[in-house]
Amino acid sequence: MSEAGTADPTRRNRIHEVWDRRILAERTLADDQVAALADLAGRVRALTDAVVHTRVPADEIAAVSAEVAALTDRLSAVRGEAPPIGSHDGTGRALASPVSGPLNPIAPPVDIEPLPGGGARAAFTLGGVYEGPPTFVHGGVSAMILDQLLGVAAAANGTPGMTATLDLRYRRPTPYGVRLTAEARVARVEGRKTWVDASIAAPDGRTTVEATAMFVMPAR
Ligand SMILES: CCCCCCCCCC(=O)SCCNC(=O)CCNC(=O)[C@H](O)C(C)(C)COP(=O)(O)OP(=O)(O)OC[C@H]1O[C@@H](n2cnc3c(N)ncnc32)[C@H](O)[C@@H]1OP(=O)(O)O
Repeated sequence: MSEAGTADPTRRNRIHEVWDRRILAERTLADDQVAALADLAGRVRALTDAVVHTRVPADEIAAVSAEVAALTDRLSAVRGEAPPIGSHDGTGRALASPVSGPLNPIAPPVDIEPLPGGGARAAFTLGGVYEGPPTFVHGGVSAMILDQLLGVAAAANGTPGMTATLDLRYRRPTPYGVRLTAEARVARVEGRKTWVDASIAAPDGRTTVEATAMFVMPAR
């Protein structure tokens, strides 16, 4: 494509529209694929949990490992260039989000509900797969969940953006294997910047982690 060919902004916009449609088409799955992959992702989550907790002998681990390699080959027979995109159920939950994506086996997944007027809440239970200090959730996992929750709240406020800053205050260790709750609320908006506060609470209602993030809507 020549420089002269893209100098015309109308033509450039048309080229981008064609590319956007191609990328979207390549990353969009059929409904039956989404349902089947959600089921598969759940089973892979269970497999991951079994991997970190198993105590079977080494030869049995090796046999399972060979079977998993064969399954990976079968799935890789037809590969997309990137993960699928799109909203799963209208809640802003991206299909392959590493935090809330039902199709992503590394996502817990956390079910995040956007709240009108710039908020979001979530309830979730993390397993031993997410252990950091013994019997407690890894701090980076809490940060990841809060980043997503804060981002959904900013989007629910009509002021989405990229995370520019994320401040965390770890007040108490976060337990796993129990139901945790989290909430986020937009604190203020200035131009392209949105500040959001959030926290995670243990079942006794006590806050374990607090976070504040600033989201910036990119200039471009
Ligand atoms: C429903 C969907 C929900 C989805 C939820 C998703 C949640 C997950 C979100 C993420 O994980 S995002 C990935 C992690 N973040 C990034 O990778 C961001 C990388 N940085 C950038 O892309 C850009 O630096 C950024 C968009 C943040 C800003 O670029 P711009 O070129 O638009 O900003 P610019 O430099 O014009 O600055 C605008 C203002 O913001 C300020 N600013 C920008 N970046 C900042 C920063 N990092 N810290 C503090 N201030 C910052 C900057 O000083 C300035 O302030 P003033 O207007 O007062 O002068």
